[in-house]
Amino acid sequence: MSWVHEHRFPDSLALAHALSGEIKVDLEEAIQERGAASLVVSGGRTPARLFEQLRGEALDWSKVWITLADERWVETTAAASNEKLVRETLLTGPAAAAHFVGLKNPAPAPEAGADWATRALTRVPHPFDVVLLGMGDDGHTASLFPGSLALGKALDRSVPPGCIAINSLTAPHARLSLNLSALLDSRRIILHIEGESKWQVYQRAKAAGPVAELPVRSVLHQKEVPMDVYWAP
Ligand SMILES: O=C1O[C@H](COP(=O)(O)O)[C@@H](O)[C@H](O)[C@H]1O
Repeated sequence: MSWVHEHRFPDSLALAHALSGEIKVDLEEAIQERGAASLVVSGGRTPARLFEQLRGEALDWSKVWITLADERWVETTAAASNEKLVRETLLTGPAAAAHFVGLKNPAPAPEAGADWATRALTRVPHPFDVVLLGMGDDGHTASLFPGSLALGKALDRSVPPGCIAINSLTAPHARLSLNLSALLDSRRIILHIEGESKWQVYQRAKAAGPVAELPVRSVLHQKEVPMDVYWAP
């Protein structure tokens, strides 16, 4: 997998500084070349420190569009909401001027919500300039979970880019996730992982094997979009 560039750091603060600077450069170039930039971010616990660094970068944030790779089907004020994390840790200070398109919406259920979110995503300039993904210890990325009934459809490249309703067999909450076609409708994908156990899962995912077992393989083993992996202990 020589097309995947690995970046290892001594700690998460060093990683946050380096990755924040890297994303800033990509967004800046996009604004210069196309007048606007787009950034897809993930939720969970890992990206908070990075977001706190990124929000202070000197950028014309009013030209940046931000959306989510996935969302839990909970109120956007709930502790589990990825939107809440992004609003509280990224969309403050200078970055508050960015345009944010959340995935959670007023639809009565996730399936209808996925259609709503797919329509909302069309407002975000694409191909996305940067897609920032996380990974769980079970090898899920975005909300593409091993064992999910909707995983086959989510990974099917004949399905147009969009959002899908998906459940995990192990993690709480119904989810919305960008499908693989949407994640790959991008100029660059960055996998941001921290901790020794995730490094071990990543090593397994780098080896050939079923994507359904470790869905992160769907982005690691593709050759359409340049891919970087950022890791700190
Ligand atoms: O549930 C999720 O998990 C992954 C990984 O989260 P982390 O807490 O282990 O960093 C995350 O990338 C995804 O956005 C989130 O919904």
